[in-house]
Amino acid sequence: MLNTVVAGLWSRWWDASNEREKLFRTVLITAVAMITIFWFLWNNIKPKKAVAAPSPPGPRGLPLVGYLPFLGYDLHKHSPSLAKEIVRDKDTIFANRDPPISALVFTYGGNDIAWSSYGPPWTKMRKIFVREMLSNASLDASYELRKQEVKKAIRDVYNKIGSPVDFGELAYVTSINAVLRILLGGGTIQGEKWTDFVAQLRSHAAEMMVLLGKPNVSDLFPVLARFDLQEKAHMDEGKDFLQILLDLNKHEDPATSITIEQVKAIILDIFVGGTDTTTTMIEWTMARLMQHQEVRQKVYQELQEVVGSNSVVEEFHLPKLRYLSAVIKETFAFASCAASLSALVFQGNRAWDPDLWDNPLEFRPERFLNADSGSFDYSGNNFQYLPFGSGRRVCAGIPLAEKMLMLLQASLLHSFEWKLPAGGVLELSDRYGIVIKKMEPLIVIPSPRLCNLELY
Ligand code: HEM
Repeated sequence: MLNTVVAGLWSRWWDASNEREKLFRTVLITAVAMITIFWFLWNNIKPKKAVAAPSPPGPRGLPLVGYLPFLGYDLHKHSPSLAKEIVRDKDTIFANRDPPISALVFTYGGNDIAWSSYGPPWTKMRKIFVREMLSNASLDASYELRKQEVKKAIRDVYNKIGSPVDFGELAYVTSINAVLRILLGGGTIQGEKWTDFVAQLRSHAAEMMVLLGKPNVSDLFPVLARFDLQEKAHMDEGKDFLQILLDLNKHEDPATSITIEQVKAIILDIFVGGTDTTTTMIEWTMARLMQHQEVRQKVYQELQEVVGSNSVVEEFHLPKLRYLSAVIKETFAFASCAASLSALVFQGNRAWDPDLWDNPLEFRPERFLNADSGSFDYSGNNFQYLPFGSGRRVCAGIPLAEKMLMLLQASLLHSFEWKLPAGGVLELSDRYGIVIKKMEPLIVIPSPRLCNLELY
């Protein structure tokens, strides 16, 4: 189950399909071979210097590539114990970050929460984030704003009844609107300008997630970083959406203790880390529901019992929607969507763990309703189930993520029936990145479910 990204990256890189990558790989292998020979000769010819301090115990690595070729492919078989070692026993070591070049470029040199190393600036930013923005009190206070955005999404869908809807885009626009309203206390740009801005933001964020998960040869071979072989350092040019957000922030109360740098970094984490993950999960969950009609029927049945057809979904309903919550957990367990940045490990596909999961290929939310399923929460204490990471660097946005996931998913299901377009095939392949997205967007057609049209 738990897989090291390093091993995954290595094999993907090795299987490079395009001509440019193949040429690049050949050049690189030749260069590594030449440097290895040079290194060998150098070590045997040059006069010996003073004896260096002994290295920590471990196998001997090769020059430049170190232990990379020996990592093997079966690390995931040790996954829960390996995860425990990384995020619990050696937490303070792995709480540090060694950001890849792309992350450094995107985060102004690793100045955000997710990529900054374990130390006072990270502690301060994380505290501000969790205490000021995501405390129970502020989440309760911002509920009305979230609700309005979800209501707006329902109205938009109602105007598209019978037409194809890109479900991921719908979820993205809604969650970005909700997050921005939470951040800015209600005021947002309206109209076309806003629609354009959100579309740009989505494509930048998606690109960023792919780049963050992509192997950069300079990360594997730091000596090559100065040549910027994959030109990542230039990809940030012309990106000005953060500037727009900072302009919006100018009118905020200056009494806050958050500096402009911190505001910038935190906003980036929320936009890129928060909305993309949430949206991706909502889209995957809906895709699974489209795949399993019997599960979908059970969700509708629960919504009918808990919410009924004369009301809209409210946050107080959410703890009672246990089956829907189990569906989301099962979707996470089936294939987790987000990587943990601690040593770049992530919980991959459950099919890799036949020993840990009973019938891993079966989509069965009921497994999260059993008496012994209590430990499968999002806190990261059960090393078999880490969709939000674990330890000190566990996702800082869990309370908001949980609310948004449930509220939006429940509302869109409660208000509409969804079906695939005529002749449409449900595509479930994924696209690699630090967030594992659907390769093809999920296109579905809504029809109204509620009799009381005033609820739309
Ligand atoms: C479905 C939704 C989400 C998933 C699956 C998810 C998953 C993750 C994961 C796996 C990590 C890395 C943990 C590690 O390195 O061990 C993380 C970190 C983080 N997430 Fe989330 N996340 C989600 C939503 C959110 C939201 C809504 C926010 C903000 C409002 C957020 C903010 C953060 C931040 C700031 C970090 C960095 C924490 C640190 O390094 O101290 N996430 N998330």
